[in-house]
Amino acid sequence: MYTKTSSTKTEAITISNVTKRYGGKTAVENVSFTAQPGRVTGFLGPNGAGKSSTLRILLGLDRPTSGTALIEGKAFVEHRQPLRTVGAMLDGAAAVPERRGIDHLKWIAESNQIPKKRIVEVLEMVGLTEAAKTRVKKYSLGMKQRLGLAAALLGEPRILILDEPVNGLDPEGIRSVRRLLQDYARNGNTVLLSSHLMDETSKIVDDIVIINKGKIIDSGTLEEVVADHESLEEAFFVLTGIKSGESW
Ligand SMILES: Nc1ncnc2c1ncn2[C@@H]1O[C@H](COP(=O)(O)OP(=O)(O)OP(=O)(O)O)[C@@H](O)[C@H]1O
Repeated sequence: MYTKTSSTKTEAITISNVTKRYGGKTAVENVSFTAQPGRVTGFLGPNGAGKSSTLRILLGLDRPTSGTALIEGKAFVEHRQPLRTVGAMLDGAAAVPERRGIDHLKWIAESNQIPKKRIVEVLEMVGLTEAAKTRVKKYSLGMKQRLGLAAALLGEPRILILDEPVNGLDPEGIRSVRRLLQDYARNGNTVLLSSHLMDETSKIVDDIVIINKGKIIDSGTLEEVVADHESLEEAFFVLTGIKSGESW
């Protein structure tokens, strides 16, 4: 079963009973889910639902109040070559504005013993070859997202963790990212992405975990979650009790 966390085999990503409190505020409560190789998993919920908090814990940037978040059975910090195992893009993880896109990638590649030829490959993969020498401050939001994705792909990681990767992308950009992420997963890798954009994300993902107000409210394959609804967005509104048109 998709949400089962007691499985004996090592999952790519296993979040077990994670709770995170900031002072008196509970950001996530008893969150458990897994993400599997060969599949794109969407971690979906409205703004403030607890997506970033969960991903930050998974990437060792924050400590859970309780519970565990493991990558191939180990905490992120326990991996010897984390960039080769996990590529990550967190929302707002911006490059230095004065730097050229290509120099941002060179800096990451050099500090992680990644060969230079990989920079050319990832620029091509995200469609930034022509804009590689442009300074990041001149990039649109969509181009910054592509640069973040290129950085995440540098180490040819088995696992990609992306916070809001389709934010700021136009329909063509979303389509290319969809192809890229689906191909990446089809090659046996694991892709976990968060988003608050239900319809855009439903075109990319195989599996879905929905979080609302810090709690998982549904999970399964896209077909299972959408079953009996017109769309993922509609399923989400029904599950959360939020009315369509109500502000998130
Ligand atoms: N460092 C922090 N200190 C206090 N509260 C925090 C902190 N980080 C997050 N929170 C709170 O925890 C809750 C979950 O936030 P989180 O950023 O994880 O949600 P999210 O689903 O990623 O939303 P968004 O898409 O808006 O980033 C929110 O109510 C937020 O205000």
